[in-house]
Amino acid sequence: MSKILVIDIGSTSTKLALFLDHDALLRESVEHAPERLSRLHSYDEWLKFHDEVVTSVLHGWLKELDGLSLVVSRGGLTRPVQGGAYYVNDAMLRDLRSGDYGWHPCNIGPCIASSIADRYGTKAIIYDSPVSDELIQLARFSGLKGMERGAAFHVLSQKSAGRKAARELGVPYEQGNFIVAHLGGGITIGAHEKGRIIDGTHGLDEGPFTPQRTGGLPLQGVLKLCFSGQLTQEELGRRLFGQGGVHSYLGTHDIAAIERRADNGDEEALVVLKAMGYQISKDICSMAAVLDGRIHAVVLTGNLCRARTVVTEIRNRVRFLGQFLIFPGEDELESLAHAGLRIMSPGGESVNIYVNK
Ligand SMILES: Nc1ncnc2c1ncn2[C@@H]1O[C@H](COP(=O)(O)OP(=O)(O)OP(=O)(O)O)[C@@H](O)[C@H]1O
Ligand SMILES: CCCC(=O)O
Repeated sequence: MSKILVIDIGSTSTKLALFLDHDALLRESVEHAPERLSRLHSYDEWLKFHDEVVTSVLHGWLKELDGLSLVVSRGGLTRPVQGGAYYVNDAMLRDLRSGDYGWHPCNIGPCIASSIADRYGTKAIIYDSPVSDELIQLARFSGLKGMERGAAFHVLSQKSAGRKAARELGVPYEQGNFIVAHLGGGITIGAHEKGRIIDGTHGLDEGPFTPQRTGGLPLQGVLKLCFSGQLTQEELGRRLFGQGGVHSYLGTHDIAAIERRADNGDEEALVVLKAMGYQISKDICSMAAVLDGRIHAVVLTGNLCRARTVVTEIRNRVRFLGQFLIFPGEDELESLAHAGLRIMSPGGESVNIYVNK
């Protein structure tokens, strides 16, 4: 029997589970208060914060962790890689810590996974990294020579939702075309063609505004902000990626609370939620062009799918595209655990070695 610990550090939460083969024996999801996250600055501060969260959860699981076989973490922002499994090694940890390929709280997960694996005398891996790059050539053009577009998506969540939609429609995922939007603290929207994400909105650089991030912005405004002399690069990064989007308009990324405000007649709260749905809809429609209009379904997933106002706005605007499926929440923990199982099975999936550029 395989005992696999799974770690998924997202932008607003830390999720953990201990799997015995296919089944989750223990599971915990810890939501983080926006005010707490806004006090974290350096990689080490983020690491200390998440390490304490993970340690306190695992403290209650000590007996069950005995005989741990493998630790599987969601990957972080490294150089582009292929899909599938990679060992967490020093080269990967160096790139995640440096932030050379971008900063996201998921950069912390592999580091914590690696130290737990060391403690239990086993290995740590990541699977289907957010920077798994399957983009087609045309998708790589940004419009400025020397600045190439890249992949940074909720790959695990999007592919798992794409597979669920395919099952529901009776189409093999590897033969279908789907537009999949992961709606969470971050939002990414991918064009899935025959099992590959051939284009999509980059989680940090582009796309709709999210509970915490600005998404794409008017360029002239950004230029002015950069050279205003009022903000350091770190402060600007924080404003765009941690305190942007809904947070910048309403001072919080707690969307359930904002929906309650909207339900109680707060017009400002309502219009911000609708505007987020409006922007998501525009990017969903742009992926229809990527797929030449040949789509089996538009699929929504992630915890933000529980926001009725946002989902209604999207449904009304994109339903002309055809089938519209919603899978609230995400299956990232299951996807990681099942990948670990495939790797541990005799003659199973192989694990790649990450190397620096
Ligand atoms: N019941 C709910 N109603 C409305 N919104 C909700 C609900 N539950 C969670 N959310 C919102 O969903 C978002 C978090 O989604 P999710 O847990 O999928 O993201 P995450 O894993 O923290 O971040 P990411 O995966 O983007 O890095 C938050 O903005 C939260 O306010
Ligand atoms: C970087 C991919 C994940 C996210 O956008 O949150």
